[in-house]
Amino acid sequence: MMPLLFSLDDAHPLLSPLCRGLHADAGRLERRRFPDGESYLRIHNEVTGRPVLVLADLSHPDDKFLPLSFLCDTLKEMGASQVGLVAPYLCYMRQDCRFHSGEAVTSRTFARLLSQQVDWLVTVDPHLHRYHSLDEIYRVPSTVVQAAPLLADWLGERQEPLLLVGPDAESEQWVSQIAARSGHDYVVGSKVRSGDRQVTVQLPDLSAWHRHTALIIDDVISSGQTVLRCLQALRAQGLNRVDCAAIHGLFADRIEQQLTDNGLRRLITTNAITHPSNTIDLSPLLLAPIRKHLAAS
Ligand SMILES: O=P(O)(O)OC[C@H]1O[C@@H](O)[C@H](O)[C@@H]1O
Repeated sequence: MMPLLFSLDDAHPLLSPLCRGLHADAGRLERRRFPDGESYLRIHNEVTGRPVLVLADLSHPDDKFLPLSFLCDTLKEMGASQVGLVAPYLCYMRQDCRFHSGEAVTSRTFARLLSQQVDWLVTVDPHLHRYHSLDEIYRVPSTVVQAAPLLADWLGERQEPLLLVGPDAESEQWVSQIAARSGHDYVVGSKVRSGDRQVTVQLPDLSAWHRHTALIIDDVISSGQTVLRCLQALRAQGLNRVDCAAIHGLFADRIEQQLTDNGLRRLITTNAITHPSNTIDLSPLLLAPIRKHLAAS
């Protein structure tokens, strides 16, 4: 039976390519808010016995999680044969530890809550730092898609000598993969974060690459401070041609103009989260794992 694909965001750039690639019908969803702010949601499709996919942008998740839960729960109540979640950006992965007593380890709690709503999960480069696999916290089958090959192929089209720069030790997993596939050199800096927006980045001596264009690579741009400090550190060493590629662009603080003012030439993101910088389409990577889960459930 053809799958149905729902999204809480009709404008998500992955919606059409996934529908086309999976031969899925787009689900018809009616949504509004009651005057008191509660959600009204109505599904206008017959879902009994049908496999259903939900595409969810989980950036800024606190307002989105409840409607998503209502949708998934209703689909199951109405008899969908399976409800799979495609969340290109998986939120609540960065608080992966109780750094101070009493802190909520929100990655674990969120994983428990989401695991109750869906039968499987496909996501792209979740922030696996202290966790090695989503299976440590998620209780449903999941597939992690890596965007590195797409980023590396995109880099392969560029002629100029590039130095790939990971701002911190966590970024090495992405930058090293992209460097190996694209053949460019890479370095990794060291970052100290003393607050949500207080970040310092130190880079090794880059004099061997002073003629190169630097490309900062990171998994997620949230406040943008990591990229900003890395950009400033590069320019302080005389590397004046600096671009940045990130998998997930949250841009929580709308820092784009500040990055440009500090000399960033080009900003590139995948279409996991809608943003004018979206350059790399993730849909070719998502189709195979989605088909695999659809067939297995
Ligand atoms: O500095 P902002 O943009 O706030 O946060 C993003 C950074 O924080 C890390 O967890 C990410 O891997 C990335 O390096």
